[in-house]
Amino acid sequence: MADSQETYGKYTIKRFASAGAGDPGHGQARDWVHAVGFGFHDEKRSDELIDKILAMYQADNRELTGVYVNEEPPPHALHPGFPVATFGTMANKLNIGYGQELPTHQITAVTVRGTHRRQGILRALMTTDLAAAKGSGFAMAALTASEASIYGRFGFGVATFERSIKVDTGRRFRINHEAAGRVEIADPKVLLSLAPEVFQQLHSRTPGSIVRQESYRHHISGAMNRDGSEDKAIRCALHYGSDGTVDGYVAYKFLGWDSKPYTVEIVDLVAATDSGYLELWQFLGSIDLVDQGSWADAPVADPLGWALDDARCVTASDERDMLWLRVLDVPAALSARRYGTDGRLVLGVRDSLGLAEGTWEMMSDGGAVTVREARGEDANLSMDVADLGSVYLGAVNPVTLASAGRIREHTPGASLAAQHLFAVERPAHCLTHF
Ligand SMILES: CC(=O)SCCNC(=O)CCNC(=O)[C@H](O)C(C)(C)COP(=O)(O)OP(=O)(O)OC[C@H]1O[C@@H](n2cnc3c(N)ncnc32)[C@H](O)[C@@H]1OP(=O)(O)O
Repeated sequence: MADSQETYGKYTIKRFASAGAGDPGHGQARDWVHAVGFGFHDEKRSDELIDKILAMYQADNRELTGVYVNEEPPPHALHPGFPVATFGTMANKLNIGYGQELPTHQITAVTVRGTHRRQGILRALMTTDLAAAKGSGFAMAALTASEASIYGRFGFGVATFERSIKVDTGRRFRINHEAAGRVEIADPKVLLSLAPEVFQQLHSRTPGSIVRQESYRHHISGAMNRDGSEDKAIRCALHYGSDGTVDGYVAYKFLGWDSKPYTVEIVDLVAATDSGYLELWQFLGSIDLVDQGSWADAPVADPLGWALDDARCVTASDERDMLWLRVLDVPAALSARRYGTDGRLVLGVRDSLGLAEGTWEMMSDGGAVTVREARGEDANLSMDVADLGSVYLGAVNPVTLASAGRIREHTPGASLAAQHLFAVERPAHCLTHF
């Protein structure tokens, strides 16, 4: 990636790669990370921690965009090398169902300093970036949102959900499952090398999953807390399949003797098999002196409740949007997918940014998929590109979006046909926050 810069009104927008200590551009990259922390109300980080973050960004191959004021700031204000806005990108593979993966342009670390907000900086960054991503061959962009009201206008739609659960692991907790493998405690540091391998196994079978960025293995292994220190509270259990290979793990923390009921909080739970998932929960339910497990990243379609004698051991709350998708190239995105059934649909797609606008015919026939522009033909369904992102992984029902007045059905039954087509083989779930 070559560094670039352009002028936007009274600002200069610069794009550059992460840079380590001693590399050219290190000061610029360090100020960028400070600015992101400022935007998300983090405590000021030490230079040592910033350098660790930059090293992880290098491993992710991130592109950093900073927006800088051209005029000299007033006395005592932050120096002009400190960006007033940040925008980060990287690329990873998204599982789009039936074993298919789509290289996806991920957008992260979006901040605009309060004193420069609502002057169109985000709009300028986003529109330029999405067009460039399409130009580089990406059919899909993705993000996770701090607020649900920001990104629909740029064509992003909610494609997966998550929820928080509390699980009563006391006397009522009994999972109807005969263990096929085994669970053993390990030093959490083994996750530094094991976690990406095990995650890859889960990723391969989970629609909606995005390959994780470098920071994950450091955080979940306890090697590096958000403040850079070692997290000594983390524990780890590994799941071994019947052939002895590690195919799951749980990283967890005991919340202390002041937490009532006594609780272990799941930091990360990754299981590449159905039985491994239930056996890791059997393990969590067997921890002595603990009455409850909590997990903030639980799937909405969770087999746990169905495997329990008493499904009311699980209390779910805060169901929320997780992965937002933005289709950049309709024929490329639709033809990359495999569909739940054979069929033909003509979709009219509106896109205020013009990237995906058009009428498109998609046809799935015995596993072969064809997509073509159908200019001038009548659409069976018309929708905004954000709604196409929502239905793409089968987690949002087009019938529901039609009821909400978002999708218009021109052929009776077309939204139900779309639901059957877009269905995937397992409920979509994304365990990667970025
Ligand atoms: C992917 C991620 O990183 S998610 C994290 C997003 N970042 C944050 O939440 C950090 C705190 N907030 C901020 O830094 C800023 O307020 C941002 C990034 C949300 C917005 O930046 P701004 O430069 O002020 O946005 P900009 O002026 O370009 O506005 C773009 C559009 O979004 C709208 N908008 C901006 N922020 C919000 C919001 N919080 N809620 C609803 N609409 C919003 C504007 O009204 C505008 O609409 P329009 O262009 O259709 O008229």
